[in-house]
Formats: sequence, C-alpha cells, structure tokens
Amino acid sequence: MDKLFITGIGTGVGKTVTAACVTQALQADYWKPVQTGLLEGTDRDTVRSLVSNDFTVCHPELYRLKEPASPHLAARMEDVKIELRPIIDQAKVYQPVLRPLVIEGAGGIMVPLNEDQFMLDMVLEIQAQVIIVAQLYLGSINHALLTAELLRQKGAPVLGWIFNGPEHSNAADIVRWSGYPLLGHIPFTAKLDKAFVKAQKFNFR
Ligand SMILES: Nc1ncnc2c1ncn2[C@@H]1O[C@H](COP(=O)(O)OP(=O)(O)OP(=O)(O)O)[C@@H](O)[C@H]1O
Ligand SMILES: C[C@H](N)[C@H](N)CCCCCC(=O)O
Ligand SMILES: [Mg+2]
Repeated sequence: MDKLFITGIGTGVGKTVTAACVTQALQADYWKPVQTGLLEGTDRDTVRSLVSNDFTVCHPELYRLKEPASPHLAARMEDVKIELRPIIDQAKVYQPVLRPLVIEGAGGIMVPLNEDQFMLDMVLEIQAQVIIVAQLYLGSINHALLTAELLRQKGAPVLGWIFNGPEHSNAADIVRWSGYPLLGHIPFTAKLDKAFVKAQKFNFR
C-alpha cells in the first residue's frame, strides 16, 4: 500500500478527518494536490494539527485557490488552469519510499479540475489505491453507489469504504451492494484532536 487516494461521496463528508486518521494509522505522509478555499485554513493545516507521527510529512499543495468552490471555477476566477500532468509528476517526486503517501482529493470523483478533466482522471492517473469516504445521510446511498459504480466501470483499484459519523444500517447495505469491503468507521466526536485521531483503527488487508 504505497499510495492511497482518499475520495468521498461528496464534499464535506470527512475526507480530511479520515486522511488524518489513515495518515496517523499508517505513519504515512499526506498530500492535498488541489486546495480550494483558504480563508478558514487548509486541509493540510488540519491534518498537520491532528497527526502526531514524528515522521509524517504534510506536503504543500500544488494548487492553492482562494475561492471555496469547485477547483475548475476557483481556478477560472484566478485565471489559472489546473493541469493534471504536473500533479502526476509531483506525485512521483513524493513517491513513497519510507512511508506510504495519503493523497486527498477535493470533493467527490466527478469534481472538475479544468474544462475537461475531473478528479476521477487524477485518481486513475496517479495509480493509487482508492478509499471512499461516506457519511450516512438521507440521499447517501445514491451518492455512495454512484461513486462506487463509476470507479468500478473505470477500473479504479478501490480498497474499500471508511464510513464517517453516526452509525447507520445503510453502511452494511452500501458495502453489500457495492461489493467493496468495509475498512473502518470513524465515529462523530465533539473533541476532534490528536488523541481521537490516534485511537482510530482500520482493517487494511
Ligand atoms: N467524525 C467527525 N467528528 C466530528 N467532526 C467531524 C467528523 N468528520 C468530519 N467532521 C467535521 O466536518 C467538517 C467536514 O469534514 P472534512 O473537512 O473532513 O470534509 P472533507 O470531505 O475533507 O471536505 P472537503 O471536500 O472540503 O475537503 C469539518 O468541519 C470536520 O471537522
Ligand atoms: C471548497 C471545499 N474545500 C471543497 N474541497 C470543494 C468542493 C467542490 C465541490 C464541487 C461540486 O461537486 O459541486
Ligand atoms: Mg478535505
């Protein structure tokens, strides 16, 4: 497991919290290639504040865009074009040698990077195993199975699901219908800190 790509069934489902927990559990490095929205701090800041490994490196983003919007829109607003090639090349520079590399996407897999490429294209080109983060809300079955089905159709190497937030019977149904295994469940916490992150365990095969 040298490279892991953390995607989600949408935005705000807990990819960063999950990335921090997985980075901690695997003593990995972390990288968010494309960050949109800077005012309230970045996902890299969050992971750095939650991981207590001495060796973890949280690499700088390749694209830091002010607007908290879809990457293609935030980039257009700054007259920037997000290119896939530099991201793939940079992933080679960060290629894990001593530690795995946890890569976090932005939003879900069909989030546009530019006028004709999507987060899915990054997932496929970066050649990492994919973890899908899902929260369980009314509507999440559809979002989860659409994400799973598209990843399967495109041949992405999916490792499995990490559910984030309150438990719900939909989790077992989503695992069954998707055919992807359950890797773990991160409960909701009122105290999101290093100790909570350190306590999260996963069953990576
Ligand atoms: N298990 C949890 N317990 C408590 N708060 C959580 C939990 N998971 C996520 N949150 C909070 O919910 C919000 C969204 O989580 P997070 O930032 O991880 O989502 P995301 O999928 O990374 O979003 P984005 O698409 O913007 O990267 C954050 O404020 C985060 O602190
Ligand atoms: C602003 C926030 N940090 C997110 N990473 C951006 C999510 C873009 C979602 C685009 C969409 O699916 O409509
Ligand atoms: Mg995030």
